[in-house]
Amino acid sequence: MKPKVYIARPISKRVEEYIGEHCDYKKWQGEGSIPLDVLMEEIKNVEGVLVQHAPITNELLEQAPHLKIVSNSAVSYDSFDLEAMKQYHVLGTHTPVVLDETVADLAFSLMLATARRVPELNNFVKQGKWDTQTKSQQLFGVDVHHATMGIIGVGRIGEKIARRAKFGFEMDVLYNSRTPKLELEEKYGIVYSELETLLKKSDFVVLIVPLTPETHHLMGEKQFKQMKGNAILINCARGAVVDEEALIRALETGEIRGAGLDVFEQELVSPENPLLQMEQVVALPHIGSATEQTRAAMLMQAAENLVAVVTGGVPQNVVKELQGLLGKWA
Ligand SMILES: NC(=O)C1=CN([C@@H]2O[C@H](COP(=O)(O)OP(=O)(O)OC[C@H]3O[C@@H](n4cnc5c(N)ncnc54)[C@H](O)[C@@H]3O)[C@@H](O)[C@H]2O)C=CC1
Ligand SMILES: O=C(O)C(=O)CO
Repeated sequence: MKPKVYIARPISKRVEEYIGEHCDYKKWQGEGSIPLDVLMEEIKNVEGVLVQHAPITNELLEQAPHLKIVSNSAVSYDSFDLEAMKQYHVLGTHTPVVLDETVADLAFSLMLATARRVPELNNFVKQGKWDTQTKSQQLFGVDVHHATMGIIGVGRIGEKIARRAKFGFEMDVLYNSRTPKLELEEKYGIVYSELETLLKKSDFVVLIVPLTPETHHLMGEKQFKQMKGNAILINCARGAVVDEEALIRALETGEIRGAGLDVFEQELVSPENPLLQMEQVVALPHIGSATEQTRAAMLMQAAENLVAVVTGGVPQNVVKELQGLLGKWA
C-alpha cells in the first residue's frame, strides 16, 4: 500500500504525477490558501503534507498522529512551530538554493523601480500627464550604479544580491551578519559593517534575513533615524523584520527617501495600509520567488522531500533545527 499524503496547495501536473507514482494523495482543490480548519481535518490520517507557508502549530500536530513530514515549498520556515515539531517528531523540510537567483533579481527590480520611480512614472505617462508642461526635474530619480548598498543578512540569497551589486552595478557593498564572512569578502570585495555604520553609509539598505525573535523589528524608529535622508529601504525578507509603523513615520517625515517592499507585517496587506498610498513606496505581493521556472523547481524539490520521508528515504532539505529527528524517520 502506498503511503498517504496531502497536498495543501496547487501543483503542476508533472509534480502531481511524481507524487502519485509513490503515494496515495489527496489535494486541496479550492481557490487561494487552504483554510486552517480544512488542513487540520485533511492531515489527520496522512504521513506527509506539502504546504506553502501554512502555519504548522501545536494544535495542528496534535490532530495528526501519523504525520512524519511537513514539506514547505519555500525556503523560510517561520511558519513552523519548531518546538512542537520536535515534540511530535515531525520533520520539516524547505526549498533552499533553487530560488536564490530569482529572489536576488527581485531585490534589484525593487531597487531600480524605487530609485527610478518606475511604477509612478509609468502611471504618469499612461494617465496622459506627460505633456509640454512637464519639467525634466519632475522625472528625476537617483542612481543605483556606483551607489553604496548595505545588505543585512548575507546568506544564500544575500550572496547573490552582493554579486549582482558588485559585478553588475559596480556598487560598494557593506554587509551585516552575526559573524563576518571572510570568504565572501575575498570573493566579492564586500565589507563587514556594524549595523549602525551600515545604516549611516548606505544608499540602499537591503533586508534578506530570516524572521526570528532576534530579527523581529530589526528596523525600527532608531534605525530609520540612522539612515541617510536620501536612502531607500528594500525588504525582500519578511514584513515583521521592519516595524511598519516606524517605517510609515520615517517616510512621512522624509527621514528616508523611499521603500521597495515585497513583504508586509500583515499579509495579505490591507488596502488601507498608508504605505500603499505613498508614491515613494513600491509595493509587491510577496513575489520574490514567483517565476514559472523557480516555482516549478521549488515544488519539485518539495515533492522530492515529501516522497523521500514517507517512502523511508533521506530528504535533502531538512531545516537545520530539526535535523536531530532524521534518525527517527529516515
Ligand atoms: N520575498 C520572498 O519571496 C522571499 C523571501 N525570503 C526571505 O529571505 C530569507 C533569507 O533566505 P536565505 O538567504 O535562503 O537564508 P540563509 O539562511 O541562507 O541566509 C540568512 C542569513 O541571515 C543571517 N542572519 C540571521 N540572523 C541575523 C541577524 N540577526 N543579523 C544579521 N544577519 C542575520 C544568517 O547568518 C544568514 O547568513 C528567508 O528566510 C526568507 O524570509 C526568501 C525567499 C523568497
Ligand atoms: O521561500 C520563501 O521563503 C518565500 O517567501 C517564497 O518563496
